[in-house]
Amino acid sequence: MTVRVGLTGGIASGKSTVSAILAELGAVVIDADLLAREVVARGTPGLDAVVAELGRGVLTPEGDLDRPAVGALVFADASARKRLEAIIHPLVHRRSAELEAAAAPGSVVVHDIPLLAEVGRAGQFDAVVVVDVPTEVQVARMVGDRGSSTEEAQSRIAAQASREDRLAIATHVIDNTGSLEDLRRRVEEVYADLVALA
Ligand SMILES: CC(C)(COP(=O)(O)OP(=O)(O)OC[C@H]1O[C@@H](n2cnc3c(N)ncnc32)[C@H](O)[C@@H]1O)[C@@H](O)C(=O)NCCC(=O)NCCS
Ligand SMILES: Nc1ncnc2c1ncn2[C@@H]1O[C@H](COP(=O)(O)OP(=O)(O)OP(=O)(O)O)[C@@H](O)[C@H]1O
Repeated sequence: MTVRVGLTGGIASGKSTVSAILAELGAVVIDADLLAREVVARGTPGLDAVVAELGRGVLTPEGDLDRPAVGALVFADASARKRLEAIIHPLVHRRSAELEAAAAPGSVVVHDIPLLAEVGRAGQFDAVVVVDVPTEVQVARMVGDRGSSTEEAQSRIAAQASREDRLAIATHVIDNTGSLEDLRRRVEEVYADLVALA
C-alpha cells in the first residue's frame, strides 16, 4: 500500500530540508511550492488566468510572473491572495494527484504542502508531519539566510496558520530548533514510523 503523508510547517521552518532528507531515505516527495511555480510558468493557461485576475502588472517585461511584485501585492492584501490561491491551488492539486498516481506501489509519498493546515486537507493523509519552530526562529532564518526584511518575514507569517493550528493536525512533530544533525536523526525516526504504516 502507498503511504500518503502530508508535510507542513510555517515559512522557513525547514520543510525543504526535511523533504530532502526524506527523499534520500527513499520517499517520493511532491513539492507544492515547486508545482505552484510550474502551473504559472510562461505560456501556461495558469499564468493567463493570473493576469486576467490581477492585471498585466504582475508580469516582468519578459512575460514571466514577477514573483517579488506578486508577493508584495498578495501578502499586503488578503483578498488578492485569496483570488491568486483560487487559481493556483486547484492546478497544484490536480498535478500532485497525477504525480502520486505515477509513484510505485508501496512508496511513502510525501506531499510538502506549506498551507496544509489552512486548506483543511489534513484528514486525507495517513500521517501529517509538522516541522515546528517558534516564530522568532522563522524570522531569523528568513532574514539571515534569505535576505528578507523583518517586515516581509512577518507579513508572510501573518498570512499563515498559527503554530498551534499546525500542531493540532500533526500525527508527528519534528522540532527543528536544534542542529541539522539533530534534525536528520529525528527525520530518520519519523521515516521509520511512516514505512511501518505501509
Ligand atoms: C506570492 C508568490 C508569487 C510569491 O512567490 P515567491 O517566489 O516569493 O515565494 P514561494 O512561492 O517560493 O513561496 C515561499 C513560501 O511563502 C509562503 N507562501 C506562499 N504562498 C502563500 C500563501 N498564499 N499564503 C501564505 N503563505 C504563502 C509559503 O511558506 C511558501 O513556502 C507565490 O508564493 C504564490 O504564487 N503563492 C500563491 C500560491 C500558493 O498558495 N502557494 C503555496 C503552496 S501551494
Ligand atoms: N536545523 C537547522 N539549523 C540551521 N538552519 C536551518 C536548520 N534547518 C533549516 N535551516 C535553514 O533555514 C532555512 C529554511 O529552511 P527550508 O528552506 O528547509 O525551510 P522551508 O520550510 O522549506 O521554507 P519555505 O517555507 O520558504 O519553503 C534554510 O536556509 C535552511 O538551510
